Amino acid sequence: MQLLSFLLRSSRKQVAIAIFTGFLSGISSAGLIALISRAIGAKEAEMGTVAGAFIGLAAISLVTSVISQVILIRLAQDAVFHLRMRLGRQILASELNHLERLGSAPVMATLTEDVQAVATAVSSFPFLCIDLATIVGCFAYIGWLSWIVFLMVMGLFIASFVACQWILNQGRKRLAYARDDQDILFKHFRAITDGIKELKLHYPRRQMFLSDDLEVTSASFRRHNVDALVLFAAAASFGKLIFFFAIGFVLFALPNILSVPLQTLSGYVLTFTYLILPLDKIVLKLPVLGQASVSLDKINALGLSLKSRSEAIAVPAPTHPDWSSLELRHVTHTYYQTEDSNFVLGPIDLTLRPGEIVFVVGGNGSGKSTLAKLLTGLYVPESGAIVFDGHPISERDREWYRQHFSAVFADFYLFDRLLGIDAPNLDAQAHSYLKQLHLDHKVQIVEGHLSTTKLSQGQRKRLTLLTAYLEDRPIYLFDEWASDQDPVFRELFYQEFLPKLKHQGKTILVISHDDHYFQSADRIIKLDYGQIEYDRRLNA
Ligand SMILES: Nc1ncnc2c1ncn2[C@@H]1O[C@H](COP(=O)(O)OP(=O)(O)OP(=O)(O)O)[C@@H](O)[C@H]1O
Repeated sequence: MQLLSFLLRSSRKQVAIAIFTGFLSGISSAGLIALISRAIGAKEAEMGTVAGAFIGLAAISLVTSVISQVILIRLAQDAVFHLRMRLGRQILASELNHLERLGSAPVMATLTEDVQAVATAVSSFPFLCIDLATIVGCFAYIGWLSWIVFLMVMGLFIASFVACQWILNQGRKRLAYARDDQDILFKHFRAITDGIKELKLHYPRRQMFLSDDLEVTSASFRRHNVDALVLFAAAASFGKLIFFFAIGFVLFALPNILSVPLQTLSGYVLTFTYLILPLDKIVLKLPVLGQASVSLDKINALGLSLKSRSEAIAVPAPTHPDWSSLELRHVTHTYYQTEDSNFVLGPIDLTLRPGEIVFVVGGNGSGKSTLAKLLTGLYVPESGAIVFDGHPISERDREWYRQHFSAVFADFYLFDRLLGIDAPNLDAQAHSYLKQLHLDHKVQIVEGHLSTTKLSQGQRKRLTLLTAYLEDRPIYLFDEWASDQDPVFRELFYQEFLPKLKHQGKTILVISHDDHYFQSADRIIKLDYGQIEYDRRLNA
């Protein structure tokens, strides 16, 4: 049902057409059974008409089945495409703080496993529809032969369906537990890929990780999956048992209760025998459908969670390159963990002006990066306000405000192409910066694509500087940029690049532990336990 409403969201009209044609196909197939049954006892004179009807029904069944399947195949793939895009957009629109709290493992698990589970189920949906329609058609034929038999058989099927539903729900519960294990598994997989060096270097750590983490979660995942599949198999066997009971009942008991002509009896048996195939196919799909339903729950839960902390996204208006002041007024931010370990930054009051180099310094964990995320508009202030050129930044213009910054964070990500940079002669400009950054012998840029990003950490960081230059924004932020540069480049960064940017009228915020270069700053803001210890001007 969930899968159907998921498809209905794509296009109600097309789903209606597909289901209608699908049912037409199924009913035609059932009609073929009725004709075969009729042909068995038909007189020779009737055979021509029966053969004509057979050809007509076969053609209808085939054509409607093809139409239904083509529509549903397209719809199903469209729905999965839109699901992927919607999730991507929702994640990008959600507040950074919220995403950090969710963690990357559950988000990755949903983007990969859940979307794939839905895609698999949705691909089988067209065939499922035809099978269901065939079953409905066969029941209609049974009803046409005798409504008493129809009611008896229906009663039997409804009773077994209710019983099966209980078993299926139990199976679905186990699948949901397995899906929860999968979130933890994804966290372990991240530990394998990101912590491969640490795991390889330390045998006891690796063994402990394998036995205590990966094995325990994998075993739990296996147990829940086995339980679920066994329950699905039990439901399927129970369903088949009822089905065979129905055939037996019609064949052996019915003639004793009602007087049934032999031809009608053979019609029942033929119909039931024909029903085995679609029923079998549906039963085989039950675990896939159960999985998809659990995955859709996860996708919806993630979607709701993302939506609850979604930012207003609109095409940002042109930026203010000639800004004159940026103020933080009593701005605070809290990382909520446990009561004792909550970290509170602020209240912070400070004003930035164009063309100044501001160093933000302080010990580890004093709140420098948090302040940077607040200043750049990545975190929404818990209280207080950011006032840009006298205009308080609200929800509506946060996206616009962010476009004034070019930032290189300590945990930066390097794209392998110059995304979203629309400069004239981009390649030539990029090449000239590559030369200044002493990277022209390592990297080429052709049509905005970097020839490689497989470089040393320091070199990769230099490439982020190239992107920052090309972005040409009014305010720059470098979070411990120079920490992994060699002494020559460190000198170049503080003594040449920063003054050059300042000369262009840029404001530069530098988070730094390099006290050796503090004299390059116009102003130093020192943080201590989330508070400004001092905000001092130099070179005045
Ligand atoms: N995503 C997060 N969730 C919860 N707490 C966090 C998060 N990021 C940082 N913190 C906590 O907030 C405090 C400030 O962290 P922040 O990264 O701003 O410090 P920092 O001054 O930049 O440190 P460093 O010099 O080590 O980079 C720390 O106590 C840290 O544990």
